[in-house]
Amino acid sequence: MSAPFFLGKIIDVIYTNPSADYSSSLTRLCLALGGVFLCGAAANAVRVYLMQTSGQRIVNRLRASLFSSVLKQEVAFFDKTRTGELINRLSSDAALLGRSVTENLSDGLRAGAQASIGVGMMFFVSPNLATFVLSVVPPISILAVLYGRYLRKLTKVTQDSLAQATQLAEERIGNIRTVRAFGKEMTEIEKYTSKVDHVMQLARKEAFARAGFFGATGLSGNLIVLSVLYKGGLLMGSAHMTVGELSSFLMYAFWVGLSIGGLSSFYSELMKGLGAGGRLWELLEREPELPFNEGAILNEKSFQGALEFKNVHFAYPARPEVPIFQDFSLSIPAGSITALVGPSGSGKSTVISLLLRLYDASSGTISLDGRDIRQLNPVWLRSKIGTVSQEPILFSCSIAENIAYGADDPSSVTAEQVERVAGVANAAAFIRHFPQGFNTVVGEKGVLLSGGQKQRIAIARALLKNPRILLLDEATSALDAENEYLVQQALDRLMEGRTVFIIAHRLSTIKNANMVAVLDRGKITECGKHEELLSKPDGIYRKLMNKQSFISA
Ligand SMILES: Nc1ncnc2c1ncn2[C@@H]1O[C@H](COP(=O)(O)OP(=O)(O)OP(=O)(O)O)[C@@H](O)[C@H]1O
Repeated sequence: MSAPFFLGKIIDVIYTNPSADYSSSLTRLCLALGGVFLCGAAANAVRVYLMQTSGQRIVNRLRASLFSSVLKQEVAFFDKTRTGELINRLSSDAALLGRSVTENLSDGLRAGAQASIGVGMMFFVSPNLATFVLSVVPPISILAVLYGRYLRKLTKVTQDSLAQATQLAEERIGNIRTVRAFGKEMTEIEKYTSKVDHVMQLARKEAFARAGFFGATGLSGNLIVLSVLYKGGLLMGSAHMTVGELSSFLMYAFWVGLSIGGLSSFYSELMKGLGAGGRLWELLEREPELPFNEGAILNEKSFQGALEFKNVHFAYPARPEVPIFQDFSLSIPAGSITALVGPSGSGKSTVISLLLRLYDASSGTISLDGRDIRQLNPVWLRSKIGTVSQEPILFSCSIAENIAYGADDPSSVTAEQVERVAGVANAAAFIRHFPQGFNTVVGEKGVLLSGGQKQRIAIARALLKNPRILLLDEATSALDAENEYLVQQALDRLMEGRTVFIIAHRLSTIKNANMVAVLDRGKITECGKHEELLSKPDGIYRKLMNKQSFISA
Protein backbone atom coordinates (compact mmCIF):
# COMPACT_ATOMS: atom_id res chain seq x y z
CA MET A 1 0.00 0.00 0.00
CA SER A 2 2.98 2.31 0.38
CA ALA A 3 4.05 1.89 -3.28
CA PRO A 4 1.90 4.74 -4.70
CA PHE A 5 3.18 6.99 -1.93
CA PHE A 6 6.81 6.35 -2.90
CA LEU A 7 5.91 6.61 -6.58
CA GLY A 8 4.41 10.04 -5.96
CA LYS A 9 7.54 11.09 -4.10
CA ILE A 10 9.75 9.85 -6.94
CA ILE A 11 7.68 11.78 -9.51
CA ASP A 12 7.95 14.93 -7.39
CA VAL A 13 11.74 14.47 -7.13
CA ILE A 14 11.97 14.05 -10.91
CA TYR A 15 9.73 17.04 -11.66
CA THR A 16 10.52 19.58 -9.02
CA ASN A 17 13.88 18.91 -7.45
CA PRO A 18 16.73 18.80 -9.95
CA SER A 19 19.12 19.82 -7.15
CA ALA A 20 22.54 18.55 -6.01
CA ASP A 21 21.26 15.56 -4.03
CA TYR A 22 18.88 14.71 -6.88
CA SER A 23 20.49 11.37 -7.72
CA SER A 24 20.92 10.25 -4.09
CA SER A 25 17.25 11.11 -3.30
CA LEU A 26 16.14 9.23 -6.38
CA THR A 27 18.29 6.18 -5.49
CA ARG A 28 17.02 6.15 -1.90
CA LEU A 29 13.39 6.34 -2.97
CA CYS A 30 13.82 3.72 -5.72
CA LEU A 31 15.53 1.35 -3.28
CA ALA A 32 12.70 1.85 -0.79
CA LEU A 33 10.14 1.15 -3.52
CA GLY A 34 12.12 -1.96 -4.62
CA GLY A 35 12.01 -3.19 -0.98
CA VAL A 36 8.28 -2.59 -0.85
CA PHE A 37 7.80 -4.60 -4.05
CA LEU A 38 9.91 -7.48 -2.72
CA CYS A 39 8.00 -7.63 0.58
CA GLY A 40 4.73 -7.50 -1.33
CA ALA A 41 5.75 -10.39 -3.59
CA ALA A 42 6.87 -12.56 -0.64
CA ALA A 43 3.73 -11.81 1.36
CA ASN A 44 1.56 -12.66 -1.64
CA ALA A 45 3.32 -15.99 -2.22
CA VAL A 46 2.93 -16.98 1.44
CA ARG A 47 -0.69 -15.89 1.42
CA VAL A 48 -1.54 -18.02 -1.63
CA TYR A 49 0.25 -21.08 -0.20
CA LEU A 50 -1.39 -20.80 3.21
CA MET A 51 -4.82 -20.19 1.78
CA GLN A 52 -4.60 -23.14 -0.63
CA THR A 53 -3.52 -25.58 2.06
CA SER A 54 -5.85 -24.31 4.76
CA GLY A 55 -8.67 -24.30 2.23
CA GLN A 56 -8.16 -27.96 1.45
CA ARG A 57 -7.83 -28.76 5.15
CA ILE A 58 -11.13 -27.05 5.89
CA VAL A 59 -12.90 -28.90 3.06
CA ASN A 60 -11.43 -32.23 4.22
CA ARG A 61 -12.44 -31.70 7.83
CA LEU A 62 -15.85 -30.54 6.79
CA ARG A 63 -16.31 -33.65 4.66
CA ALA A 64 -15.07 -36.01 7.38
CA SER A 65 -17.33 -34.43 10.03
CA LEU A 66 -20.24 -34.46 7.64
CA PHE A 67 -19.73 -38.11 6.73
CA SER A 68 -19.45 -39.00 10.39
CA SER A 69 -22.63 -37.08 11.20
CA VAL A 70 -24.50 -38.72 8.31
CA LEU A 71 -23.45 -42.27 9.23
CA LYS A 72 -24.65 -41.77 12.81
CA GLN A 73 -28.16 -40.77 11.81
CA GLU A 74 -31.05 -43.12 12.50
CA VAL A 75 -32.20 -45.32 9.60
CA ALA A 76 -35.52 -43.42 9.32
CA PHE A 77 -33.48 -40.37 8.32
CA PHE A 78 -32.22 -42.25 5.26
CA ASP A 79 -35.78 -43.33 4.41
CA LYS A 80 -36.71 -39.71 3.84
CA THR A 81 -33.41 -38.25 2.61
CA ARG A 82 -32.21 -38.79 -0.93
CA THR A 83 -28.76 -40.31 -1.26
CA GLY A 84 -27.85 -37.95 -4.12
CA GLU A 85 -28.62 -35.00 -1.90
CA LEU A 86 -26.24 -36.26 0.78
CA ILE A 87 -23.54 -36.93 -1.81
CA ASN A 88 -23.99 -33.42 -3.12
CA ARG A 89 -23.57 -31.97 0.36
CA LEU A 90 -20.38 -33.96 0.79
CA SER A 91 -18.88 -33.01 -2.54
CA SER A 92 -20.08 -29.79 -4.09
CA ASP A 93 -21.49 -27.93 -1.05
CA ALA A 94 -18.44 -28.67 1.07
CA ALA A 95 -16.12 -27.48 -1.72
CA LEU A 96 -18.16 -24.33 -2.25
CA LEU A 97 -18.16 -23.45 1.43
CA GLY A 98 -14.47 -24.32 1.79
CA ARG A 99 -13.52 -22.12 -1.13
CA SER A 100 -15.71 -19.34 0.14
CA VAL A 101 -14.09 -19.20 3.58
CA THR A 102 -10.48 -19.53 2.42
CA GLU A 103 -9.31 -18.39 -1.02
CA ASN A 104 -12.22 -16.07 -1.32
CA LEU A 105 -11.94 -14.85 2.26
CA SER A 106 -8.26 -14.16 1.75
CA ASP A 107 -8.97 -12.21 -1.44
CA GLY A 108 -11.75 -10.42 0.39
CA LEU A 109 -9.52 -9.53 3.32
CA ARG A 110 -6.87 -8.26 0.96
CA ALA A 111 -9.39 -6.21 -0.98
CA GLY A 112 -10.85 -4.89 2.30
CA ALA A 113 -7.42 -3.91 3.62
CA GLN A 114 -6.51 -2.33 0.30
CA ALA A 115 -9.74 -0.38 0.15
CA SER A 116 -9.58 0.91 3.73
CA ILE A 117 -5.86 1.73 3.72
CA GLY A 118 -6.27 3.17 0.23
CA VAL A 119 -9.04 5.46 1.49
CA GLY A 120 -6.87 6.41 4.50
CA MET A 121 -3.96 7.23 2.19
CA MET A 122 -6.25 9.22 -0.09
CA PHE A 123 -7.23 11.38 2.92
CA PHE A 124 -3.57 11.60 3.91
CA VAL A 125 -2.52 12.77 0.44
CA SER A 126 -5.45 15.13 -0.15
CA PRO A 127 -8.42 15.32 2.29
CA ASN A 128 -10.20 17.71 0.00
CA LEU A 129 -10.09 15.47 -3.04
CA ALA A 130 -10.83 12.33 -0.96
CA THR A 131 -14.10 13.75 0.43
CA PHE A 132 -15.25 14.64 -3.07
CA VAL A 133 -14.38 11.24 -4.51
CA LEU A 134 -15.90 9.02 -1.83
CA SER A 135 -19.40 10.29 -2.38
CA VAL A 136 -19.60 7.55 -5.03
CA VAL A 137 -19.29 4.69 -2.49
CA PRO A 138 -22.72 4.55 -0.67
CA PRO A 139 -24.79 3.69 -3.77
CA ILE A 140 -22.44 0.80 -4.52
CA SER A 141 -22.87 -0.58 -0.98
CA ILE A 142 -26.67 -0.63 -1.26
CA LEU A 143 -26.41 -2.39 -4.60
CA ALA A 144 -24.02 -4.97 -3.10
CA VAL A 145 -26.32 -5.82 -0.18
CA LEU A 146 -29.34 -6.32 -2.45
CA TYR A 147 -27.33 -8.43 -4.86
CA GLY A 148 -25.86 -10.55 -2.03
CA ARG A 149 -29.31 -11.41 -0.67
CA TYR A 150 -30.56 -12.40 -4.08
CA LEU A 151 -27.50 -14.54 -4.74
CA ARG A 152 -27.78 -16.37 -1.44
CA LYS A 153 -31.34 -17.43 -2.21
CA LEU A 154 -30.44 -18.39 -5.75
CA THR A 155 -27.51 -20.56 -4.59
CA LYS A 156 -29.77 -22.58 -2.30
CA VAL A 157 -32.16 -23.28 -5.17
CA THR A 158 -29.30 -24.10 -7.56
CA GLN A 159 -27.66 -26.50 -5.11
CA ASP A 160 -31.03 -28.20 -4.55
CA SER A 161 -31.56 -28.56 -8.24
CA LEU A 162 -28.05 -29.94 -8.66
CA ALA A 163 -28.71 -32.43 -5.86
CA GLN A 164 -31.80 -33.68 -7.69
CA ALA A 165 -29.76 -34.24 -10.85
CA THR A 166 -27.05 -36.07 -8.86
CA GLN A 167 -29.69 -38.21 -7.17
CA LEU A 168 -31.16 -39.24 -10.50
CA ALA A 169 -27.77 -40.00 -12.04
CA GLU A 170 -26.63 -41.98 -9.06
CA GLU A 171 -29.76 -44.10 -8.84
CA ARG A 172 -29.92 -44.83 -12.55
CA ILE A 173 -26.20 -45.59 -12.94
CA GLY A 174 -26.30 -47.77 -9.82
CA ASN A 175 -29.24 -49.70 -11.29
CA ILE A 176 -28.15 -49.77 -14.92
CA ARG A 177 -29.29 -53.39 -15.29
CA THR A 178 -32.90 -52.46 -14.56
CA VAL A 179 -32.71 -49.42 -16.85
CA ARG A 180 -31.26 -51.59 -19.63
CA ALA A 181 -33.75 -54.41 -19.11
CA PHE A 182 -36.65 -51.97 -19.51
CA GLY A 183 -34.91 -50.17 -22.39
CA LYS A 184 -35.26 -46.84 -20.61
CA GLU A 185 -31.86 -45.33 -21.45
CA MET A 186 -33.28 -42.57 -23.65
CA THR A 187 -36.01 -41.68 -21.14
CA GLU A 188 -33.43 -41.44 -18.37
CA ILE A 189 -31.08 -39.37 -20.53
CA GLU A 190 -33.96 -36.97 -21.24
CA LYS A 191 -34.89 -36.78 -17.56
CA TYR A 192 -31.32 -36.07 -16.56
CA THR A 193 -30.86 -33.54 -19.34
CA SER A 194 -33.97 -31.67 -18.26
CA LYS A 195 -32.67 -31.59 -14.68
CA VAL A 196 -29.28 -30.21 -15.71
CA ASP A 197 -31.08 -27.79 -18.04
CA HIS A 198 -32.90 -26.47 -15.02
CA VAL A 199 -29.55 -25.99 -13.30
CA MET A 200 -28.43 -24.14 -16.42
CA GLN A 201 -31.45 -21.82 -16.27
CA LEU A 202 -30.61 -20.95 -12.67
CA ALA A 203 -26.96 -20.46 -13.60
CA ARG A 204 -28.10 -18.08 -16.36
CA LYS A 205 -30.09 -16.07 -13.81
CA GLU A 206 -27.04 -15.88 -11.62
CA ALA A 207 -24.84 -14.89 -14.55
CA PHE A 208 -27.31 -12.15 -15.45
CA ALA A 209 -27.31 -10.72 -11.92
CA ARG A 210 -23.56 -11.08 -11.70
CA ALA A 211 -23.04 -9.33 -15.03
CA GLY A 212 -25.18 -6.37 -13.96
CA PHE A 213 -23.50 -6.12 -10.61
CA PHE A 214 -19.99 -6.38 -11.97
CA GLY A 215 -20.76 -3.89 -14.70
CA ALA A 216 -22.07 -1.45 -12.11
CA THR A 217 -19.16 -1.85 -9.70
CA GLY A 218 -16.61 -1.67 -12.53
CA LEU A 219 -18.23 1.53 -13.75
CA SER A 220 -18.18 2.98 -10.21
CA GLY A 221 -14.48 2.22 -9.95
CA ASN A 222 -13.80 3.97 -13.19
CA LEU A 223 -15.98 6.90 -12.17
CA ILE A 224 -13.80 7.29 -9.09
CA VAL A 225 -10.71 7.56 -11.29
CA LEU A 226 -12.48 9.99 -13.61
CA SER A 227 -13.58 12.22 -10.75
CA VAL A 228 -10.03 12.21 -9.36
CA LEU A 229 -8.69 13.38 -12.72
CA TYR A 230 -11.27 16.12 -12.98
CA LYS A 231 -11.15 17.49 -9.43
CA GLY A 232 -7.40 16.78 -9.06
CA GLY A 233 -6.74 18.66 -12.30
CA LEU A 234 -8.62 21.66 -10.89
CA LEU A 235 -6.69 21.47 -7.58
CA MET A 236 -3.37 21.25 -9.43
CA GLY A 237 -4.38 24.20 -11.59
CA SER A 238 -4.91 26.28 -8.44
CA ALA A 239 -1.55 25.01 -7.03
CA HIS A 240 -3.22 23.12 -4.16
CA MET A 241 -1.62 19.87 -5.24
CA THR A 242 1.69 18.72 -6.74
CA VAL A 243 1.95 16.40 -9.72
CA GLY A 244 3.41 13.68 -7.46
CA GLU A 245 0.50 13.98 -5.01
CA LEU A 246 -2.03 13.74 -7.82
CA SER A 247 -0.20 10.66 -9.20
CA SER A 248 -0.18 9.01 -5.75
CA PHE A 249 -3.82 9.89 -5.23
CA LEU A 250 -4.75 8.59 -8.65
CA MET A 251 -3.06 5.28 -7.95
CA TYR A 252 -4.74 4.96 -4.54
CA ALA A 253 -8.06 5.80 -6.14
CA PHE A 254 -7.41 3.20 -8.82
CA TRP A 255 -6.58 0.63 -6.14
CA VAL A 256 -9.65 1.51 -4.15
CA GLY A 257 -11.70 1.13 -7.33
CA LEU A 258 -10.14 -2.29 -8.01
CA SER A 259 -10.60 -3.34 -4.38
CA ILE A 260 -14.26 -2.45 -4.47
CA GLY A 261 -14.55 -4.76 -7.48
CA GLY A 262 -12.66 -7.41 -5.49
CA LEU A 263 -14.86 -6.87 -2.46
CA SER A 264 -18.02 -7.26 -4.48
CA SER A 265 -16.72 -10.53 -5.90
CA PHE A 266 -15.80 -11.63 -2.35
CA TYR A 267 -19.24 -10.67 -1.13
CA SER A 268 -21.02 -12.60 -3.87
CA GLU A 269 -18.85 -15.71 -3.31
CA LEU A 270 -19.41 -15.43 0.44
CA MET A 271 -23.16 -15.31 -0.08
CA LYS A 272 -22.91 -18.38 -2.32
CA GLY A 273 -20.87 -20.15 0.36
CA LEU A 274 -23.38 -19.24 3.02
CA GLY A 275 -26.21 -20.45 0.80
CA ALA A 276 -24.49 -23.82 0.43
CA GLY A 277 -23.41 -23.76 4.08
CA GLY A 278 -26.91 -23.44 5.54
CA ARG A 279 -27.81 -27.05 4.96
CA LEU A 280 -24.31 -28.27 5.73
CA TRP A 281 -24.61 -26.88 9.25
CA GLU A 282 -28.09 -28.33 9.56
CA LEU A 283 -26.70 -31.74 8.71
CA LEU A 284 -23.57 -31.33 10.83
CA GLU A 285 -25.54 -30.36 13.88
CA ARG A 286 -28.37 -32.84 13.46
CA GLU A 287 -28.68 -35.09 16.51
CA PRO A 288 -29.75 -38.64 15.55
CA GLU A 289 -33.19 -39.49 16.89
CA LEU A 290 -31.93 -42.88 18.06
CA PRO A 291 -28.81 -42.97 20.23
CA PHE A 292 -25.73 -44.01 18.31
CA ASN A 293 -23.29 -45.40 20.86
CA GLU A 294 -24.61 -45.04 24.38
CA GLY A 295 -26.49 -47.20 26.84
CA ALA A 296 -26.02 -50.28 28.99
CA ILE A 297 -23.99 -53.36 28.10
CA LEU A 298 -25.05 -56.77 29.42
CA ASN A 299 -22.69 -59.04 31.30
CA GLU A 300 -20.95 -61.23 28.70
CA LYS A 301 -20.74 -64.24 31.02
CA SER A 302 -24.43 -64.48 31.84
CA PHE A 303 -25.50 -63.36 28.39
CA GLN A 304 -27.97 -65.84 26.88
CA GLY A 305 -29.53 -64.18 23.85
CA ALA A 306 -33.26 -64.61 24.57
CA LEU A 307 -35.48 -62.16 22.69
CA GLU A 308 -39.02 -61.06 23.39
CA PHE A 309 -41.57 -58.74 21.84
CA LYS A 310 -44.35 -57.64 24.22
CA ASN A 311 -47.42 -55.85 22.88
CA VAL A 312 -45.38 -54.02 20.30
CA HIS A 313 -47.05 -51.39 18.10
CA PHE A 314 -45.11 -50.00 15.21
CA ALA A 315 -45.50 -47.83 12.11
CA TYR A 316 -42.61 -46.63 9.93
CA PRO A 317 -41.78 -42.95 10.64
CA ALA A 318 -42.03 -42.24 6.91
CA ARG A 319 -45.62 -43.58 6.89
CA PRO A 320 -46.95 -43.15 10.43
CA GLU A 321 -50.56 -43.60 9.30
CA VAL A 322 -49.98 -47.23 8.21
CA PRO A 323 -49.61 -49.50 11.26
CA ILE A 324 -47.33 -52.48 10.65
CA PHE A 325 -47.59 -54.11 14.08
CA GLN A 326 -50.51 -53.92 16.45
CA ASP A 327 -50.06 -55.73 19.71
CA PHE A 328 -47.27 -57.92 18.36
CA SER A 329 -45.95 -60.37 20.94
CA LEU A 330 -43.39 -63.11 20.36
CA SER A 331 -40.89 -64.91 22.51
CA ILE A 332 -37.67 -66.26 20.95
CA PRO A 333 -35.96 -68.52 23.51
CA ALA A 334 -32.17 -68.50 23.78
CA GLY A 335 -30.43 -71.15 21.69
CA SER A 336 -33.55 -72.09 19.73
CA ILE A 337 -34.58 -71.74 16.10
CA THR A 338 -37.72 -69.70 15.54
CA ALA A 339 -39.13 -69.45 12.04
CA LEU A 340 -41.46 -66.65 11.05
CA VAL A 341 -43.94 -67.08 8.23
CA GLY A 342 -46.54 -64.70 6.88
CA PRO A 343 -47.85 -63.20 3.67
CA SER A 344 -45.67 -60.85 1.63
CA GLY A 345 -45.68 -57.33 3.04
CA SER A 346 -46.98 -58.48 6.43
CA GLY A 347 -43.90 -57.08 8.20
CA LYS A 348 -41.51 -60.03 8.51
CA SER A 349 -38.40 -58.02 7.61
CA THR A 350 -39.62 -55.26 9.90
CA VAL A 351 -39.23 -57.67 12.85
CA ILE A 352 -35.51 -57.90 12.03
CA SER A 353 -35.20 -54.11 11.72
CA LEU A 354 -36.77 -53.70 15.17
CA LEU A 355 -34.50 -56.34 16.71
CA LEU A 356 -31.46 -54.53 15.29
CA ARG A 357 -32.97 -51.33 16.69
CA LEU A 358 -32.91 -49.63 13.33
CA TYR A 359 -36.29 -48.22 14.43
CA ASP A 360 -37.93 -47.95 17.83
CA ALA A 361 -41.36 -49.41 18.52
CA SER A 362 -44.12 -46.82 19.00
CA SER A 363 -45.24 -48.67 22.16
CA GLY A 364 -44.64 -52.00 23.88
CA THR A 365 -41.20 -53.46 24.61
CA ILE A 366 -38.59 -55.55 22.87
CA SER A 367 -36.21 -57.15 25.31
CA LEU A 368 -32.95 -59.05 25.25
CA ASP A 369 -32.46 -61.36 28.24
CA GLY A 370 -35.29 -59.49 29.94
CA ARG A 371 -33.74 -56.03 29.42
CA ASP A 372 -35.53 -53.46 27.26
CA ILE A 373 -33.29 -52.94 24.21
CA ARG A 374 -33.89 -49.17 24.41
CA GLN A 375 -31.72 -49.21 27.54
CA LEU A 376 -28.91 -51.04 25.78
CA ASN A 377 -26.07 -49.59 23.77
CA PRO A 378 -27.16 -50.10 20.12
CA VAL A 379 -23.57 -50.68 18.95
CA TRP A 380 -23.12 -53.40 21.56
CA LEU A 381 -26.53 -54.88 20.73
CA ARG A 382 -25.68 -55.09 17.03
CA SER A 383 -22.29 -56.60 17.82
CA LYS A 384 -24.17 -59.57 19.33
CA ILE A 385 -26.36 -60.04 16.28
CA GLY A 386 -25.39 -61.51 12.93
CA THR A 387 -27.57 -61.11 9.87
CA VAL A 388 -27.77 -62.78 6.51
CA SER A 389 -30.34 -61.11 4.29
CA GLN A 390 -32.28 -62.31 1.25
CA GLU A 391 -29.89 -60.59 -1.08
CA PRO A 392 -26.67 -59.97 0.78
CA ILE A 393 -24.92 -56.74 -0.12
CA LEU A 394 -21.17 -56.94 -0.56
CA PHE A 395 -18.83 -53.98 -0.90
CA SER A 396 -16.72 -53.28 -3.94
CA CYS A 397 -13.52 -54.69 -2.48
CA SER A 398 -11.87 -58.11 -2.31
CA ILE A 399 -13.65 -61.25 -1.11
CA ALA A 400 -11.25 -61.43 1.85
CA GLU A 401 -12.10 -57.87 2.87
CA ASN A 402 -15.80 -58.57 2.52
CA ILE A 403 -15.53 -61.57 4.82
CA ALA A 404 -13.32 -59.71 7.32
CA TYR A 405 -15.98 -56.96 7.48
CA GLY A 406 -17.81 -59.26 9.92
CA ALA A 407 -15.12 -58.89 12.58
CA ASP A 408 -15.09 -56.09 15.17
CA ASP A 409 -11.66 -55.09 13.93
CA PRO A 410 -11.29 -56.21 10.28
CA SER A 411 -7.63 -55.17 10.14
CA SER A 412 -6.71 -57.78 12.76
CA VAL A 413 -8.28 -60.67 10.85
CA THR A 414 -5.72 -63.11 9.45
CA ALA A 415 -5.84 -64.82 6.06
CA GLU A 416 -6.17 -68.18 7.87
CA GLN A 417 -9.27 -67.00 9.74
CA VAL A 418 -10.84 -65.82 6.50
CA GLU A 419 -10.05 -69.09 4.75
CA ARG A 420 -11.35 -71.12 7.67
CA VAL A 421 -14.77 -69.44 7.78
CA ALA A 422 -14.96 -69.50 3.98
CA GLY A 423 -14.36 -73.27 4.22
CA VAL A 424 -17.13 -73.73 6.79
CA ALA A 425 -19.44 -71.60 4.63
CA ASN A 426 -18.73 -73.83 1.58
CA ALA A 427 -17.25 -70.82 -0.20
CA ALA A 428 -13.54 -71.68 -0.25
CA ALA A 429 -13.74 -73.97 -3.30
CA PHE A 430 -15.37 -71.47 -5.65
CA ILE A 431 -13.20 -68.62 -4.34
CA ARG A 432 -10.04 -70.59 -5.11
CA HIS A 433 -11.29 -71.11 -8.64
CA PHE A 434 -11.03 -67.38 -9.30
CA PRO A 435 -7.59 -66.42 -10.65
CA GLN A 436 -7.12 -63.89 -7.83
CA GLY A 437 -8.62 -66.18 -5.19
CA PHE A 438 -9.52 -64.32 -2.00
CA ASN A 439 -8.22 -61.09 -3.53
CA THR A 440 -10.87 -61.14 -6.25
CA VAL A 441 -12.74 -57.85 -6.28
CA VAL A 442 -16.48 -58.53 -6.30
CA GLY A 443 -17.75 -55.35 -8.02
CA GLU A 444 -20.26 -52.87 -6.71
CA LYS A 445 -22.74 -54.61 -4.35
CA GLY A 446 -21.06 -57.89 -5.39
CA VAL A 447 -22.36 -57.88 -8.99
CA LEU A 448 -19.54 -60.11 -10.20
CA LEU A 449 -20.84 -63.03 -8.12
CA SER A 450 -23.88 -65.31 -8.40
CA GLY A 451 -26.68 -65.21 -5.83
CA GLY A 452 -25.55 -68.44 -4.17
CA GLN A 453 -21.92 -67.29 -4.06
CA LYS A 454 -22.91 -63.99 -2.45
CA GLN A 455 -24.95 -65.83 0.13
CA ARG A 456 -22.07 -68.09 1.06
CA ILE A 457 -19.74 -65.11 1.44
CA ALA A 458 -22.35 -63.43 3.63
CA ILE A 459 -22.52 -66.62 5.71
CA ALA A 460 -18.72 -66.65 6.05
CA ARG A 461 -18.87 -62.99 7.11
CA ALA A 462 -21.47 -63.84 9.78
CA LEU A 463 -19.41 -66.84 10.92
CA LEU A 464 -16.42 -64.59 11.48
CA LYS A 465 -18.56 -62.27 13.56
CA ASN A 466 -19.56 -65.30 15.64
CA PRO A 467 -22.68 -63.68 17.10
CA ARG A 468 -24.88 -65.09 19.86
CA ILE A 469 -28.00 -64.17 17.91
CA LEU A 470 -28.60 -64.78 14.26
CA LEU A 471 -31.26 -63.08 12.15
CA LEU A 472 -31.78 -64.70 8.78
CA ASP A 473 -33.97 -63.64 5.91
CA GLU A 474 -34.04 -66.62 3.60
CA ALA A 475 -33.74 -65.97 -0.10
CA THR A 476 -37.10 -66.26 -1.84
CA SER A 477 -35.56 -67.54 -5.05
CA ALA A 478 -34.54 -71.15 -5.36
CA LEU A 479 -30.94 -71.94 -6.26
CA ASP A 480 -29.90 -74.89 -8.40
CA ALA A 481 -29.71 -78.17 -6.51
CA GLU A 482 -25.98 -78.09 -5.84
CA ASN A 483 -25.90 -74.46 -4.73
CA GLU A 484 -29.03 -75.02 -2.65
CA TYR A 485 -27.35 -77.90 -0.83
CA LEU A 486 -24.11 -75.97 -0.25
CA VAL A 487 -25.90 -72.85 1.02
CA GLN A 488 -28.21 -74.88 3.24
CA GLN A 489 -25.31 -76.83 4.72
CA ALA A 490 -23.42 -73.56 5.36
CA LEU A 491 -26.49 -72.06 7.03
CA ASP A 492 -26.95 -75.15 9.21
CA ARG A 493 -23.35 -74.82 10.38
CA LEU A 494 -23.85 -71.10 11.01
CA MET A 495 -26.99 -71.69 13.09
CA GLU A 496 -25.39 -74.20 15.43
CA GLY A 497 -25.52 -73.16 19.09
CA ARG A 498 -27.09 -69.74 18.52
CA THR A 499 -30.45 -68.05 19.05
CA VAL A 500 -31.83 -68.06 15.53
CA PHE A 501 -34.71 -66.03 14.17
CA ILE A 502 -35.39 -66.85 10.57
CA ILE A 503 -37.84 -65.51 8.03
CA ALA A 504 -38.63 -68.79 6.36
CA HIS A 505 -39.21 -69.36 2.69
CA ARG A 506 -38.11 -73.00 2.62
CA LEU A 507 -40.16 -75.95 3.79
CA SER A 508 -37.11 -77.66 5.30
CA THR A 509 -36.40 -74.59 7.47
CA ILE A 510 -39.93 -74.57 8.79
CA LYS A 511 -39.82 -78.27 9.54
CA ASN A 512 -36.50 -78.01 11.38
CA ALA A 513 -37.45 -74.98 13.46
CA ASN A 514 -38.15 -75.42 17.18
CA MET A 515 -41.06 -73.09 16.74
CA VAL A 516 -42.95 -71.56 13.83
CA ALA A 517 -44.67 -68.20 14.36
CA VAL A 518 -47.38 -67.00 12.01
CA LEU A 519 -47.62 -63.29 11.36
CA ASP A 520 -50.99 -62.05 10.22
CA ARG A 521 -52.36 -58.50 10.17
CA GLY A 522 -49.77 -57.01 12.47
CA LYS A 523 -49.63 -59.69 15.14
CA ILE A 524 -48.56 -63.27 15.79
CA THR A 525 -51.68 -65.34 15.47
CA GLU A 526 -50.31 -68.87 15.87
CA CYS A 527 -47.19 -70.40 17.35
CA GLY A 528 -45.99 -73.98 17.54
CA LYS A 529 -44.22 -76.77 15.69
CA HIS A 530 -44.93 -77.28 12.00
CA GLU A 531 -46.98 -80.48 12.47
CA GLU A 532 -48.96 -79.06 15.38
CA LEU A 533 -49.95 -75.97 13.42
CA LEU A 534 -50.73 -77.99 10.35
CA SER A 535 -53.06 -80.23 12.32
CA LYS A 536 -55.40 -77.32 13.21
CA PRO A 537 -58.16 -77.67 10.61
CA ASP A 538 -59.12 -73.97 10.50
CA GLY A 539 -55.70 -72.63 11.38
CA ILE A 540 -54.23 -69.63 9.58
CA TYR A 541 -50.98 -71.55 9.16
CA ARG A 542 -52.72 -74.34 7.31
CA LYS A 543 -54.37 -71.84 4.98
CA LEU A 544 -51.06 -70.07 4.47
CA MET A 545 -49.30 -73.31 3.60
CA ASN A 546 -51.96 -74.01 0.98
CA LYS A 547 -51.81 -70.51 -0.45
CA GLN A 548 -48.15 -69.56 -0.25
CA SER A 549 -45.55 -71.57 -2.07
CA PHE A 550 -42.52 -72.47 0.00
CA ILE A 551 -39.35 -73.66 -1.65
CA SER A 552 -39.39 -77.39 -1.11
CA ALA A 553 -35.74 -78.17 -1.87
N1 LIG B 1 -38.61 -48.05 5.29
C1 LIG B 1 -39.93 -48.16 5.17
N2 LIG B 1 -40.72 -47.09 5.28
C2 LIG B 1 -42.05 -47.18 5.17
N3 LIG B 1 -42.70 -48.33 4.95
C3 LIG B 1 -41.97 -49.46 4.83
C4 LIG B 1 -40.55 -49.43 4.92
N4 LIG B 1 -40.08 -50.69 4.77
C5 LIG B 1 -41.16 -51.46 4.57
N5 LIG B 1 -42.30 -50.73 4.61
C6 LIG B 1 -43.69 -51.25 4.52
O1 LIG B 1 -43.88 -52.08 5.63
C7 LIG B 1 -44.64 -53.22 5.28
C8 LIG B 1 -43.91 -54.49 5.76
O2 LIG B 1 -42.71 -54.63 5.01
P1 LIG B 1 -41.72 -55.84 5.25
O3 LIG B 1 -40.58 -55.66 4.33
O4 LIG B 1 -41.44 -55.97 6.69
O5 LIG B 1 -42.64 -57.05 4.76
P2 LIG B 1 -42.23 -58.58 4.56
O6 LIG B 1 -43.28 -59.38 5.27
O7 LIG B 1 -40.83 -58.83 4.96
O8 LIG B 1 -42.41 -58.72 3.00
P3 LIG B 1 -41.71 -59.78 1.98
O9 LIG B 1 -42.08 -61.14 2.41
O10 LIG B 1 -42.36 -59.41 0.69
O11 LIG B 1 -40.26 -59.49 2.00
C9 LIG B 1 -44.84 -53.17 3.78
O12 LIG B 1 -46.17 -52.75 3.56
C10 LIG B 1 -43.89 -52.11 3.31
O13 LIG B 1 -44.47 -51.37 2.27
